[in-house]
Amino acid sequence: MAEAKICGITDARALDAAIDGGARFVGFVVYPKSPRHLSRDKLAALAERARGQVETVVVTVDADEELLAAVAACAGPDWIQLHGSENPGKTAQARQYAQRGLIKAIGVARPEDLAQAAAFEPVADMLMFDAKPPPGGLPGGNALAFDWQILAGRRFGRPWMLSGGLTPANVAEAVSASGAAAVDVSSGVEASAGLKDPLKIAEFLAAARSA
Ligand SMILES: O=C(O)c1ccccc1NCC(=O)[C@H](O)[C@H](O)COP(=O)(O)O
Repeated sequence: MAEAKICGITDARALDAAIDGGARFVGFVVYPKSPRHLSRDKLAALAERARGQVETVVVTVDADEELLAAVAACAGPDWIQLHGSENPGKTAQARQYAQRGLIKAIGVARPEDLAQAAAFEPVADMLMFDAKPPPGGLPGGNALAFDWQILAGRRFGRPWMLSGGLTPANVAEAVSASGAAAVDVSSGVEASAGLKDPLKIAEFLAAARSA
C-alpha cells in the first residue's frame, strides 16, 4: 500500500474526493504561472476545509521569506513543498513556516540526478523525486514520467515520494518498479489543466492503496 498526495487542488469537490478516498496529503500550488495557482483567499478557504482531515501541503517555487510568511499566516500548512531551485540553506530557512515539515522536490531524468538528495537530507523532512521539467516549462505538474527503475533498491536518509506522470492506470506499476512507499499526482487526475476529476482521484487513490 502506498500513501498518496493529490496535488494542485483548486476546488472543494476535488478536496473532498481526496479526503474521502483516503489521501494522506493534499497539495495547494502557490505559483502564479501555474494553472493550479490559488489566490490567498482560495488557499485560506481550502486549507480551512481540509484542516484536521488530511495533511496540507503548500507548493512553492523559489519563494522569498515574505511569501512563505504570507502562506503560513493564511493557510497554516502542515507541510511546505519547495519545488524550485532552492539550495539547502534556503530549504532550512523555510522550515519555520511549516507545522510538520518540508518536502524538497528533486528533478530526475538520469540516475546521477538522485545524488542531489544527499545535500537535502539534513534540512528536508521528506524528498520528492519528480520528472525534470522540460526547458521553459513549469517546474512541476507536467505529466512527465522518468524511468522508475532507477529508484529500485536505492536508500535515502529521509522518506521519499515518487512523482511525475502518474495516473490511475500506471501507479501500481510505478510503485512496483521504484519501491516507493508514497506517490504524488496532479495532471493524471485532471479533466483539464487545473481542474481535478473527482472520479479519477478516487481511482488513483484506490490503485495506490492496493499497490
Ligand atoms: O502542478 C503545478 O502546476 C506545479 C507548478 C509549479 C511547481 C510545482 C507544481 N506541482 C508540483 C507537484 O507536486 C506535482 O504533483 C508534480 O510535479 C507531478 O505533477 P504531474 O506529473 O502532473 O502529476
